[in-house]
This record gives sequence, structure tokens and C-alpha cells, in this order.
Amino acid sequence: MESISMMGSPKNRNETFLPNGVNGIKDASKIPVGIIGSGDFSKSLTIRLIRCGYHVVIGSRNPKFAAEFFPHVVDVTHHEDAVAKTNIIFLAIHREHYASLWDLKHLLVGKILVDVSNNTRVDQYPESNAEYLASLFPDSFIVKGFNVVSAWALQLGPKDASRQVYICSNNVQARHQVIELARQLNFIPIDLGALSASRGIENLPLRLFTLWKGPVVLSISLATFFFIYSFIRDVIHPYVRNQQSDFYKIPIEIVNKTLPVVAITLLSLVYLSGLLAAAYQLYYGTKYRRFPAWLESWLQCRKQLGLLSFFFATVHVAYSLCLPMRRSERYLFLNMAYQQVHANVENSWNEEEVWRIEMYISFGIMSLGLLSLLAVTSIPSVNSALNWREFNFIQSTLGYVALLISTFHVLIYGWKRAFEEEYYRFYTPPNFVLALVLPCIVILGKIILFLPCISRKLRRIRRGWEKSQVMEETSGTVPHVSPERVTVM
Ligand SMILES: NC(=O)C1=CN([C@@H]2O[C@H](COP(=O)(O)OP(=O)(O)OC[C@H]3O[C@@H](n4cnc5c(N)ncnc54)[C@H](OP(=O)(O)O)[C@@H]3O)[C@@H](O)[C@H]2O)C=CC1
Ligand SMILES: [Cu+2]
Repeated sequence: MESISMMGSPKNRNETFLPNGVNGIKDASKIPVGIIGSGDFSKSLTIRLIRCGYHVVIGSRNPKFAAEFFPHVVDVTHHEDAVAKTNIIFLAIHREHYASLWDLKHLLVGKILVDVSNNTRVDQYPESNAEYLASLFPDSFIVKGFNVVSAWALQLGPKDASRQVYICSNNVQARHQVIELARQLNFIPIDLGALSASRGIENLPLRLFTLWKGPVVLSISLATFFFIYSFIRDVIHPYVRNQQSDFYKIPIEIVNKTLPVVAITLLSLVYLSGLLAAAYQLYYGTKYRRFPAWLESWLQCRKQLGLLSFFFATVHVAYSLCLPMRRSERYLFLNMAYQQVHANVENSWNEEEVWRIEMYISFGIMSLGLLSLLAVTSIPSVNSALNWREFNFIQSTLGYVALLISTFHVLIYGWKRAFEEEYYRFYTPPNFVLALVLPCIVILGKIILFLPCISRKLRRIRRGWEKSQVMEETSGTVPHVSPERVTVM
């Protein structure tokens, strides 16, 4: 067979795959690694392998042409030659082309074939690509892995790119060899056991913000609803009633009325799920009973809800800070000053109003400060530096304090307007009430959980003291973690 750049055959071929050994790869420099295919993934993997001291043998349909794209130290050769020279072989080709390797079947006996392929849709085929490969080559050791890293990430190097790779295989030794190889390439291998896990591994890269979808859709729906509501109330209503044109309010005022309501509603929802979980445990007297699916998914996306709430609160603060910069504000201010002069009023100081706004701003800043703290501690590197009690204190206790302060912020702002201005009386409910009622329900719920008799019972349940009695009642149910142990934000 023709070979463009020969590195020579491995001297110790048996060192590469030791079917009876469990020690894995000891000396990378002695091991040639094969790659079938010369596309993007193959090129990037080759660079990573060379950097880590491996010999790489590329198997291509057209080695002469492919050799141009690889460093000269790489052995670019025909499929048969590459397979003969190596014992660990990455298949960097698409699933549709696996069958084209059928003629190499006899050469692949006893070799490790690493399936790195991905699909374009979740559960695209009845069986996973790795299982399909195993059915084609039953005498080879099929290992699934490396599909979650992109060619781009492979080239970037371990510092800049994501490092986890999921690996599974029915053959324990083959799996351990590939796990060791992944480690040598500076990845963090995660052993997922048998090849049946490959379907899940193949679906992983196709996930698109799974945990974010619900919270994002909810935020957009809430924002749309409150925006339309505020638009009708503050722009359309005055226009219809008094022919007053307030359309200038749309870009800033109306948006800025929508943002805080969404922020506080989302923050309330973060804690409402925990309260419902506690109520569920109290009702059934156990933590060893699965939550209903909707509650489980709600608990899982608390972090996303919290971060979205933080986002809306931050944008609300930026908008609020910019309110005095507007031209409209300047004209309104001048008009007011003129009217005051006209009415011969020397001092318009209103002590009550001054206090109201000072408190309103102060509560707003404090709640943003606390929300920032919650957001920062939800970053994995910060979060892992805290022990469970510290994390719980920040996410739960300080989180409730943030909710309480934000509620005061809304209350101080909205109360006066809601009951003083004439048309507010008729149109107040949705946004003011929702921004207030939901947080109040959550805070009240937390206070109820603090009542000695209830908190004692909940503590007993969560420590599993009521386990034996409950296990009898709920035989067959799966133990479940306490909702307090799920990240809050
Ligand atoms: N690109 C990426 O970021 C990632 C890719 N993957 C997976 O890696 C695999 C390769 O992807 P990628 O490198 O992007 O794909 P490319 O299309 O860039 O390369 C595929 C290679 O397959 C070979 N090939 C093409 N047609 C046939 C055929 N009919 N028979 C045999 N071999 C053929 C070719 O090599 P030659 O001409 O030398 O024979 C070609 O270079 C895929 O399964 C993909 O899902 C996984 C994770 C990330
Ligand atoms: Cu505000």
C-alpha cells in the first residue's frame, strides 16, 4: 500500500491495546493512533494528538490529496494501511459512510473503534450510530466518545475550550483505554458505562438551552403581556379619553414599567416552586416520593428563572437611571417650573413625596445588590468555593430578603399612584396586583414554613426520620433529594 509520509510501523503494537491489561496507556510517544477520514474533525484531532506526543496515522480514500492538509509528521495513507498499523482507530467519518469500511472487517477484528459521530436530529435513527457500528463490526471493540467536542474546540486547546467528554463501551478494557487517552489529551473523561448510553451521548450536542427554554418563553410572554397592558393603560386610554398623545412613552416609559414587573414575578416564581415542594412533602409526610413532573422541571430551572429576573432588574435600573436624560423630561420639568411661577408658588417641597422617592430608590438599589450577589454565587466556580450552609444562606435567606425588599420597592412606587390617580382605580389590577400579590404569597408561605410546628415537621421529613413509616406506605417510589438541595439560582 502506498503511504505518503511513513512514520514506520509501531514496534510494540501490543502495547497499544492490551485486551487483558487494565493499566491503560502509559507512554504516549510509542502509540500510533489511527483516524479514518481526513475532514475537519480528523484535522483538529490530529493536531491535539501530535501536541500530546502521539503518532497519528490517517486513513483516507485519497491519501495523496489529503496529505496536504496535515503536518508532515503525520502518516497519511490508505484505509487498509492505517487500520493495519494502529489498534485505536477514530472513525472521523459520517455514519452514512460506515458501511463503506465493510471490506476492512477482517483487519478490524480486535481493534478499538472510537465512534465520534453526531446526528442532525435527536433520535434520528432507531439505534445509535455507535450501536449501528457495533452491529457492522461485531468483532471490534466499539467505544463512543469525543462527539461533544467540536473540531474548533479540539484545536483551541484545553484551556479555552470545554473539557468534558462522555465515553461508553460494552468492553471495559477498551473503554478504559479510551478514557486514559482522553485524559492524556487533557480532557475530563466521564465514564457512562455500556454502549447503550451512546444514544444519550449522541443527543447531547443537539440540546439547545434545554433548561432555558421554559424560563425564556415565560419571560417573553410576561413581558409581552405587561407591555401591551401598560401601552393600553398609559397611551391608548389617555388618547381615547382626552385626545392626549403620549406615544412618546413607548420606547422608555412603557418598557421600564414592564421590566420590574417581569423581574419580580420571575423572582417570586423561583421561590414559589420551593414552597410548593415543601408543601408537597408536608402533605405526603415524606421526601421519598417523586414530585410531579411539572414541579420537578420547575425546580430544575430555578437558576435560569433567577438569572432572568436579575437580567430584567439590571435593565430596569439602567432605564431608570437614564430617565432624567430624556428631552421629554426636560420639557415637562420646564413646564412645571413655569406653572409654579405662574401660580406664585415659591417652594414646592413635599416632605412625604421626598421620603417616598428616597425610600423607593434605596430599596431598588438594595434589591439589585442582593440579586447581583445571588447571580454571582450561581457561577459554578464561585458556587464550588462555598460550603452547603453558606450557599444556602445566600441563595435562600438572602434571596427571600431580596424578594421582600423588591416588594417594598414596588409597593412604595405603585401604592400612591394606584389609588390616587383617577383612571388607575379602574385599571390597576393586572400589573400592580401581580407584581405585588405573587411576592406577598411567597413571603407569606415562607413565614408559614417558619411556624415552629410546621418547620419541625418539615425538618423531620427532610432528615429522613419519617422514612420507615413512609417507605411502607409508598413502596415502589423513588427516594428524592430535598428541594432545598437544588440550586436556587
Ligand atoms: N466537525 C466537528 O466539529 C465534529 C464532527 N464530529 C463527527 O466527526 C465525523 C466527521 O466530521 P467532519 O470531520 O466534520 O466531516 P467532514 O465532512 O469534514 O469529513 C468527513 C470525512 O469522511 C470521509 N468520507 C467522505 N465520504 C466518504 C465515503 N463515502 N466513504 C468513506 N469516507 C468518506 C472523507 O475523508 P477522505 O476523503 O480522506 O476519505 C471526509 O474528509 C462525523 O461523524 C461528525 O459527526 C463530531 C464532533 C464535532
Ligand atoms: Cu424599580
